[in-house]
Amino acid sequence: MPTPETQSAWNPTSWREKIAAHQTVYEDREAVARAVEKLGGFPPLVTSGEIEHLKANLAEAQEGRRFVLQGGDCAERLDDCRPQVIANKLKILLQMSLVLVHGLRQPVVRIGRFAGQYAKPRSSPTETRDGVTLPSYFGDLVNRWDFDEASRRPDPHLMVRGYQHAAVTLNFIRSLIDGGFADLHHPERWDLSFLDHDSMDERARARYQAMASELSGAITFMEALGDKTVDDLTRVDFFTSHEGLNLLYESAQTRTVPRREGYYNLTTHFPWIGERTRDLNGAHVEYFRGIRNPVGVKVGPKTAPADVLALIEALNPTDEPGKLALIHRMGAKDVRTALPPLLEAVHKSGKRVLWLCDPMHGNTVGTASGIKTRNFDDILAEITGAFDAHDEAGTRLGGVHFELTGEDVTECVGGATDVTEDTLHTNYVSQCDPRLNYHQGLQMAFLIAERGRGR
Ligand SMILES: O=C[C@H](O)[C@H](O)COP(=O)(O)O
Ligand SMILES: C=C(OP(=O)(O)O)C(=O)O
Ligand SMILES: [Mn+2]
Repeated sequence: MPTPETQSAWNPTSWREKIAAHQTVYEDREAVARAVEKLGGFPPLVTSGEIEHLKANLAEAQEGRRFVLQGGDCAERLDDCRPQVIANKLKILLQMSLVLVHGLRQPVVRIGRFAGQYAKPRSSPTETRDGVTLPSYFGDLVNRWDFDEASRRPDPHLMVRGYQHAAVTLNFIRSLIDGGFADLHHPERWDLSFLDHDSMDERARARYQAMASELSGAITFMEALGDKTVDDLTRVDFFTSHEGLNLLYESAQTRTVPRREGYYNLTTHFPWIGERTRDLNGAHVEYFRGIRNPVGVKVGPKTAPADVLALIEALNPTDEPGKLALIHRMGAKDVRTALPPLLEAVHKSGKRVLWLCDPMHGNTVGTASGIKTRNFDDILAEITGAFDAHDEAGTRLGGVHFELTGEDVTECVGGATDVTEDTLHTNYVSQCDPRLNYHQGLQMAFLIAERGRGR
């Protein structure tokens, strides 16, 4: 656990004194210094006011008065900084959130995994194809996907390009939201064609259709009454998040702001620490403990209760509401055994945390032909297991965290549109982990809404 002396020595670059896992080794140190200087000089992507607003929303989610939906690509691509791709991603998240609003009867906090989700920790530092070994792909913030030496060489200028693309992405999201993106409020205009798929069970189809038309009717009714609740429930506050992996990038935009205390990471509202970099004595925890943003930490099935308590102490020593989210990602197989001890320990400690479930990262499997995929049923089973574990522990599942896209990709198997191992190759686009496609995302929202109803 950090000692009081190390606690007081924090500054935006004090992480440099610690061991930083999964950091890029660049050849050209001067180019790194130039990139970091450039990043530090840019205007921020988000404001401290928005960050505090999110923190207040997360505090309400912690108390059971909101539900969090966080989602987006595993690895966002610079090439996907295109209007249709961004609009589709926003659309699926907003549609899912409305299904959840309706099913759970509470406001949903929407957080995109985008406008900066460009850096990836990898299991192996290298990749070998046809006897050629090159550095792995570490996300567009670090190197490029193409399998040749020049593309895979880490390029510090990609940090600057990442930031610029994040700015363009966010700018477009802000204008879509300001402009109303009105169709979202009208489920009768959504693409619910997955309901007509042969594999869809007749009774489920009827339930979802009923839910969608109820939702549509409720919104129309409230709109007609000029009811303010409709604004509250459907008003689109939108927040961004990414894994705060590349500490050069994160700390370059970490600043004080006028009339507020402390430092803010102004590249995103809600950065999180990954499962691979949450070492208590490592550079990531050191960096994260000093910023005022709400922060997340992923916790996997091997996490000991004592580690979680120490992370809480390090990252939120004052027990500030809305400050810390623990994002459990246990896997469907382990969630019912690995999660309860953590829930019990934290519950007993009386500390405030927001519990989120990432049902993706514990459920990645390789097919016989070596493709990474995830099964829709495993993803759902992890969420159901998490709801049950929280109910039993007397804690609250405050939200969910997905890797998803608004495109019709074939990366995860299962769901009503029935992607199978044999059809995975049809439109497998992800450069890292497999994402739910549009239909799988929407169907998942209906299922969560049903499970969470009447909690
Ligand atoms: O997104 C999470 C990790 O970066 C990803 O699961 C690692 O994938 P890999 O095992 O293919 O490196
Ligand atoms: C790297 C990720 O997850 P985790 O840290 O949980 O493995 C991720 O969210 O893409
Ligand atoms: Mn991932």
